[in-house]
Amino acid sequence: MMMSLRFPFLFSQPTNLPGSGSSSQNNHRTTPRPRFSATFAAATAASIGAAAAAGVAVVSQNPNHPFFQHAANLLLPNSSSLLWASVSLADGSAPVVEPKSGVSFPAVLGSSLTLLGVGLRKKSILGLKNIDVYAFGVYANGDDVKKFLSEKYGNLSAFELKNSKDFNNDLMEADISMTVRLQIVYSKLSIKSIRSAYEESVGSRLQKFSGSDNKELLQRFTSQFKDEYKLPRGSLVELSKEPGYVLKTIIDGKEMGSIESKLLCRSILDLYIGEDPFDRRAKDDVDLNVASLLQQK
Ligand SMILES: CCCCCCCCCCCC(=O)O
Repeated sequence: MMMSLRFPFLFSQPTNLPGSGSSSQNNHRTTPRPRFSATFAAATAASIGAAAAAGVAVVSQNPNHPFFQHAANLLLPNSSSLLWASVSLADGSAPVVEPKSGVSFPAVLGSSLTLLGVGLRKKSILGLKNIDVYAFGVYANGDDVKKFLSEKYGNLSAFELKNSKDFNNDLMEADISMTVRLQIVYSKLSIKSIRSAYEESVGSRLQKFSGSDNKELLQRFTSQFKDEYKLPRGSLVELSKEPGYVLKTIIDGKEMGSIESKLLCRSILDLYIGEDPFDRRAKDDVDLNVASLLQQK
């Protein structure tokens, strides 16, 4: 069954937009985005949940619209506890721009992966300055999300899901096809630095989930980033979790290798949508959009 691409997804907006948000990349949209108040954001998030549950598209972003007020009062009596800062509607088929880098992500990858959140990977250099390394988009197969999570979570509201400890873990542990697409932003990135950064980031997750360093598995993963490849600004890396917990690495459309490991898949996803993610907004958007998917009947 194909999912409707017209369903409105939610993407966080920056509280402080950078200058133009543009980049030299092709294929991106830099539509100026409004800034929203926390109350509006809460109301918007609540209304999306209600709208999704009712199977209707949200067409207004007016915070004074009675629908928002009503939905907010009904669903979020204590809206200050809502963690999602601010959201806007994304048309189900339009690309979404990561606001700080200006990098654009297609709403759908291949024929079945839906964009659920975008973010930015930063890294501090010698504790002195932060560089923007790459922008990323997190995609999942909507049918898989429903197949694996509907029974347990289908009847919960978005707000209840956000507060459920199991939900995020189950999302990462189930055999759901997911892809993290990275687009390089930093122009002086070497393959060697990618390898050593993944040794640190993926290495810490392998340790966290298995209690051992899994050196051999880590090395199998990082060795796919071979010295001869170049990753100039604009390069695309896809880390794709395929059925049966197979992690496929693709650089600029070329497959580098596949590794079957539930632990590795879990560790990679944890970087982007786990407890301590690279970009909290991206993770929150993914949770929110998965919740919306689950509320679609
Ligand atoms: C001055 C060199 C800076 C190098 C930063 C490399 C960061 C690469 C990050 C790739 C892996 C990861 O996201 O953990």
